[in-house]
Amino acid sequence: MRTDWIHEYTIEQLRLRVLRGGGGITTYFRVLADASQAWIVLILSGLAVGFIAAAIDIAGNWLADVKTGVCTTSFYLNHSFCCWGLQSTEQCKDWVTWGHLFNVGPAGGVYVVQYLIFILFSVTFALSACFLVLHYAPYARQSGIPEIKTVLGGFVIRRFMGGWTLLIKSLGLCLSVASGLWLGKEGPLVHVACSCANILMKPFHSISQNEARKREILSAAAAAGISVAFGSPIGGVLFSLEQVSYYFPDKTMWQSFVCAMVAAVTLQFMNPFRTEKLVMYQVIFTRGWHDFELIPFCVLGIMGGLYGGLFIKVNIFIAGLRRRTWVKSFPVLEVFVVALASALINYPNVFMRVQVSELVANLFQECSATNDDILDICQDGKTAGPVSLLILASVLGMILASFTFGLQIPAGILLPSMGIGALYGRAMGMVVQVWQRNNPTAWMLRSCEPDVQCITPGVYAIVGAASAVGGVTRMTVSIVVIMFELTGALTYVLPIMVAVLISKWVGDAFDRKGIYEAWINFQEYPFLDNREEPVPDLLVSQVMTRLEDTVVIEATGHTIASLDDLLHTQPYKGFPVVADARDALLLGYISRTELRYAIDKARNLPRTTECHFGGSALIGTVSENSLDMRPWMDHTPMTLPARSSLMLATSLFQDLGLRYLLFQYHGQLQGLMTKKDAWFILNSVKDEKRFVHATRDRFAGDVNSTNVISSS
Ligand SMILES: Nc1ncnc2c1ncn2[C@@H]1O[C@H](COP(=O)(O)OP(=O)(O)OP(=O)(O)O)[C@@H](O)[C@H]1O
Repeated sequence: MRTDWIHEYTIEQLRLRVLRGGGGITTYFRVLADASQAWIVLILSGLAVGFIAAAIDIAGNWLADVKTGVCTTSFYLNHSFCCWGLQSTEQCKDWVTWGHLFNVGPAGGVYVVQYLIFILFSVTFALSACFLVLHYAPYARQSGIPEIKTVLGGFVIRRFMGGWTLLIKSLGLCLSVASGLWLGKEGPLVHVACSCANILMKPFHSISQNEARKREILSAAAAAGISVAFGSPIGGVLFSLEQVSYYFPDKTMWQSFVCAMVAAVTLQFMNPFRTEKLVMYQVIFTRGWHDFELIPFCVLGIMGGLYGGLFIKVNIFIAGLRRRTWVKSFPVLEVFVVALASALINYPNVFMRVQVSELVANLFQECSATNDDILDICQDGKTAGPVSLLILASVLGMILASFTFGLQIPAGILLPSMGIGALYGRAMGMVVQVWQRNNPTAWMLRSCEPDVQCITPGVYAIVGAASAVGGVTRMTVSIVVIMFELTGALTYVLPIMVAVLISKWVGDAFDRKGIYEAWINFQEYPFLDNREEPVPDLLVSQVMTRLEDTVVIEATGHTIASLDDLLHTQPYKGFPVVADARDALLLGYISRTELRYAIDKARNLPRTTECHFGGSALIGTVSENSLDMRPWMDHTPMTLPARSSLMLATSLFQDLGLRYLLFQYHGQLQGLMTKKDAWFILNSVKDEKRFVHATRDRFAGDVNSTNVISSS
């Protein structure tokens, strides 16, 4: 089912007009109460998202640390809380690794036990997440952003944002994040946030029953998701605008801002890391950057674009393979194999053993006496080893992430991309640092002061991370702002902007679609992208459902029984109303829902009661006892001449969010077209490289997932 924005907003206008009619103090309070409903939902959603994000952080971190050891004083504490207050140089006696707990003797034995227990926990967590998803809420799988984009684009996916999905997604996220697979919780938090809003708006019928208003709230909730994911409320608003929302009026901007802010404040209040930071990888830099560094930053941008373009191709190729082969029937086995392989590969490499969030946090850090160097990347004179390990980790991370994104577990791609970018970025930073130290007198380095640290590899990690996320998602402004909010330094905005821009250009050279659009395409969701490539040069008359194939309703001559029959025999979402079938003079359009409602409302009348749909031609022909259907009709449906271009029709679908268009010539109906028709036509042209003048029936067999996006 699709949303007709114009129609929904018209209904809303009518509702408001009725509400405001009457005057007096009670009306005033009624209007006030009505207006505050949306804000109540937004604030409650923000609070809920903040709480859930904090709970996922706490539970996920504890589970992740359980892979390596246990806190002997209080088993429910993670490593950092168990060793709270100790300096990095002091030994934490309360935290005992499994190898030492089982007292297996020599160091080699400890390593093997640690390794085996790490694998055991990783695989168990991943399998548990997969089990939850498969058995309780299939929609909780993956990131959910492609589906949210489709929903916000005007389609309905039932049960996608229900209570079970929310619960399973939240529990599954704790487990999948803890499993150490190359995935993140950031994208899925957008789904969590939208589910919260969707559940909280249920008691407010004026919102939940109006598809357009519902989408405004969901757009705002999406901003709250990113706000808590990256500790970046403004980035969240921009993410919603740039990536997920289809319509983003000023009102939604303001609502998103409030929702994102409440969520961030709640998370800050919960303080899940006890560090006053909203997210683990929030950093503060003390140094600036130098002009000559723009060259390596540009190179990082190119690398981000290459990574993004390649990642999308490989990931979609693997997804296609999964769909075409026997693997599709064994999702649990697939998760088992990927989790096992990830754990086996992750443990020996220190950069991969830690959680991706911890990895990113450490790679972003400046080297200083106060910062822990758990990854061993701040040792002077030790560069070749860490740099090779960093590069190896980024390549392996990319391979593992491309297998992981698409598994039947809750999994996002934003953080792994950040991790991969931070890995190659830090490697590049360390190389530039060594070069600068070895050539202090070089002309390019004249802005570096002698004996003062000139290069900050952490900045390269940040620029690398931004470029990788840009390459994968093709977002621009929101990434820059998210990174800016993460580092809190305006100084780095320029390098990040340059890298993100270049990475988008390079990525676009592969394909203009980001990872989410690629998945929408892969899943064949009926999403009409308003940034889509040019529409084929066709006339609507070549592709519309023609008058002779259209089921129309004549203004007179119907009874309640015949209309009921029509609804039972015809599956369409609506019917054009014409004066009479012969000259097809268009009078309006009645949707299936409204027709059903009108008939149900008249159930006390005899079934032989005449129904009329108006028109001046009828004056004098309508009997007194007949049922007037005019109030349920749309008297001014959007129409175009049948000789209009397909491009014009498509842009009306995209820009106005229409569900259907009628085509007429001098007031006579010629045919119709729905938004889904437009999507089918555009996709048939794109995928088959030729236009197939096909009706939807020809494609119906190929399109699996559109069945999921159900018709009501
Ligand atoms: N009254 C009608 N008579 C004949 N064909 C119609 C009529 N209304 C729509 N169609 C055509 O039938 C197909 C289904 O249209 P419908 O209005 O049921 O919804 P839709 O949004 O296109 O898709 P879906 O039913 O899959 O959700 C489209 O190809 C459309 O052009």
